[in-house]
Amino acid sequence: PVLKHDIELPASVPELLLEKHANFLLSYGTDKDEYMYCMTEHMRMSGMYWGLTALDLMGKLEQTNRNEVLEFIAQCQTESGGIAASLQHDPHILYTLSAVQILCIYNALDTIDIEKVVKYVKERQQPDGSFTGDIWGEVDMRFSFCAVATLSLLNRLDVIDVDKAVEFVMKCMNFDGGFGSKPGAESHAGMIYCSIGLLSITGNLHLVDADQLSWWLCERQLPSGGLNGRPEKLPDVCYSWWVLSALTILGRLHWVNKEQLVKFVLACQDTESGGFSDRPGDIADPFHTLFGLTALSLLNTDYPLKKINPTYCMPEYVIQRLHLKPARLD
Ligand SMILES: COc1ccc(S(=O)(=O)N2Cc3cc(C#N)ccc3N(Cc3cncn3C)C[C@H]2Cc2ccccc2)cc1
Ligand SMILES: [Zn+2]
Repeated sequence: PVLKHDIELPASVPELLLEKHANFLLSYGTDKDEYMYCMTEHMRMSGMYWGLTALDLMGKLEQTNRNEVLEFIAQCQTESGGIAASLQHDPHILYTLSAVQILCIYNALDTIDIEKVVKYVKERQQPDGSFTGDIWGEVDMRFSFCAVATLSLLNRLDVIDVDKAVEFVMKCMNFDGGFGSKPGAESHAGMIYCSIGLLSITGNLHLVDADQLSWWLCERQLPSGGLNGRPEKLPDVCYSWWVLSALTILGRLHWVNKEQLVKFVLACQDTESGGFSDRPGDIADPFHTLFGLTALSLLNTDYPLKKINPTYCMPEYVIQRLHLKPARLD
């Protein structure tokens, strides 16, 4: 049988339904006994980061309950200094980054004990330069990005061995120019974003072959206009982020077909509930809603969206307010 690796786009796609997306995010998971509220508890801090960043891009941050969010984050910081996804959960570097990102967007870093966060992240680094996600010891190159992004947002990169961190990331580079989660692991667009993001923050973009890597990234675009994360996979709107942000940092965003990709992204909107799903016709969620909007922001469409910073996946004005200048190739 012929394997289907792409989808058919509908003949016409809706315009950007900004108000519907804002309402979708503002009401998502508010009903405490609603199914999604319970199912997403294990990643609540990240879910809040996805929703708040998307709302800020749409200029709706003032419609959120800032004090309630800050109170929740303060309560999620644990004795270790690390921050958990939800109350009574264990701390993890993924949610520590999400919490710090939210606090930077709200300009409220004094909500938590910064010194203890810095100590928690520093303790994650291993002798080979890699990072564990929490005290249970799982190593993944995603956690290297989380550690470096978190510490750079706090202006405390001095506490880790940056050269060893970069050394580990480069061990994850494959012959196809891509990056995997560990040395020898298959190239994946999400891991390429994490490695290029870390190299952008630490000023080491000269270590990658920008042309070969950008070529692999552009190969992700399918006839439907959508992008997938690996060869032979279906397109998915969240890969728009992993691929476009890396291409932007590498200075080769113009290598993708912008018109076709914009059409694919608009087709992923749920015209009933609001929000974006991974592919046309699936259920919308905050994760894909953020990445649908960041794609339109990176692609310089005429829609009224704030600029997204490709390295931190945070609004550009926030990165400028922190006086951060992540490197990118021109
Ligand atoms: C299908 O139900 C799920 C499955 C997994 C997860 S997860 O492990 O927490 N996570 C985050 C995530 C959040 C949402 C939302 N809201 C939806 C999906 C999704 N995926 C799964 C996914 C995305 N594209 C296709 N797939 C199958 C990525 C995953 C891993 C990830 C975490 C952090 C940052 C980047 C990636 C959550 C829900
Ligand atoms: Zn996805």
